[in-house]
Amino acid sequence: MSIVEQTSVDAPEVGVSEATAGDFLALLKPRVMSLVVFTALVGLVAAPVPLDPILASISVLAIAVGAGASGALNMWYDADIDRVMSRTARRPVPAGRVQPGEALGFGLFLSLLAVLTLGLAANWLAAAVLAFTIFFYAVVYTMWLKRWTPQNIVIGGAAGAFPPVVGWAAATGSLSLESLILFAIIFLWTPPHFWALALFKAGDYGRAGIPMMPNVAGEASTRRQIFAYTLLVAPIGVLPWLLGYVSAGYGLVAAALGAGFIYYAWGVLRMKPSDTAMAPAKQMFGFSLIYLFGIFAAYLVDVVAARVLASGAFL
Ligand code: HEM
Ligand SMILES: CC(C)=CCC/C(C)=C/CC/C(C)=C/COP(=O)(O)OP(=O)(O)O
Repeated sequence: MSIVEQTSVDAPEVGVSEATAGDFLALLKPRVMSLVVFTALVGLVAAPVPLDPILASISVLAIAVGAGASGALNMWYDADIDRVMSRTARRPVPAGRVQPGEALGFGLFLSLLAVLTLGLAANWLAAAVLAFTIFFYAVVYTMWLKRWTPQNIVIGGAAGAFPPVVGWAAATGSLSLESLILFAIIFLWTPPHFWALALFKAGDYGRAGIPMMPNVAGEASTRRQIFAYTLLVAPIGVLPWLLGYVSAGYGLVAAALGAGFIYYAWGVLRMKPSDTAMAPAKQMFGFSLIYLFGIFAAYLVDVVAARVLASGAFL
C-alpha cells in the first residue's frame, strides 16, 4: 500500500459525517415535539375564526419545523452533557454520527425557514412568537438556565407553553386570555412532568453537573414541589370550562385527569426512601403525558363538536 493510500485509509474520522437521514430526524426530537405540535394545533383550531385548511396545515407544519429546529439547536449545544448521560449518550452528536457544525447549521436553517414560512403564510405576530419560543428554548433555557439554576425548567418551561399561543396567533393575528390559559396549563404542568423524570434520572444529571431540582434541593423537597404544582395545574385545567370557553364535557374530563394527576403525585409524595426502583415517579412521568394529551384532546373535541352543532352539520 502506498503512503498516500495508507494515509487516506488511516485518516482520523474527526470532521467526517456518517449521518443518515434518521440521525437528522432524531435531532428534531420528534417524539417530544409531537405533543408540542398537538398543543399548537389545538390553539389554532380553538381560535374563534373560520379555519382555512391550507393555511392551518402550513402553519402547523411551520410550527413543527420550528419546534424540531429548537431541538436540534439544543442537541448541538448540549452535546457535552448528553455524552455523559445514559439516556442521551446515543444521540447523533455525542455519538459522533452528526458533526456539531452540521447540527448547528441544520437548526439555524430550519429555524429561519419555519419563522419566515409562518410569517408569510399566516402573520408576523405568530412568526414573532415562534421565533421568541425557539430563542427561549435554545438560548435562554439551554445555554443559560439549564446549567445555572434548579428553577431552570420552571422558567424555561415557558418555552414549551408557548405553542398554543403561536397556534392561536397564526389563526387570528392576535393574543387572547383563552390562549394564555392554555399557556398556563402547560407552564404549571412542566415541573411535575420533568421532575418526576429527574427523580429517577438524578444520577445522570449529577454526572453531567446539571443543577436539576433533585440534585440540588434533594428528593424529599422535589417530591413536595411536584405535589404542589400538581395541586395548581388540576384546577387551572378546569378553568376553560368555568370561563365558558368549552362545555361541561371538557370540564368533566379535565377534572378526572386532574384528580388522576393528584393521585399519582400523592404516590410520589409518599414514596419510601427504600423504593429504589422509583416506580411511583415513573408512573407519574407516564401519567403526565396522558394528562396533557388528554386535556388538549378533550379541548379539541369540544370546540370541534360545538362548531358542528352550531352549524347544524350533524343534521
Ligand atoms: C422545559 C420543559 C421540558 C423539559 C425539561 C422536558 C424534558 C423531557 C425529558 C428529559 C424527556 C425524556 C425523553 C427523552 O429523552 O426524549 C421528556 C419526554 C417527553 N416530553 Fe418533555 N420536557 C419539557 C416540556 C415538554 C412539553 C412542553 C411537552 C409537550 C407539550 C413535552 C412532551 C414530552 C413527551 C411527549 C415526552 C415523551 C417522549 C418519548 O416518548 O420518548 N415535554 N421530556
Ligand atoms: C414551537 C417551539 C419552538 C417549541 C419548543 C417547545 C419546547 C421548548 C419543548 C421543550 C421540550 C424538551 C424536550 C425539553 C427538554 O430539554 P432538555 O435539554 O432538558 O432535555 P434533554 O436532556 O432530553 O435534551
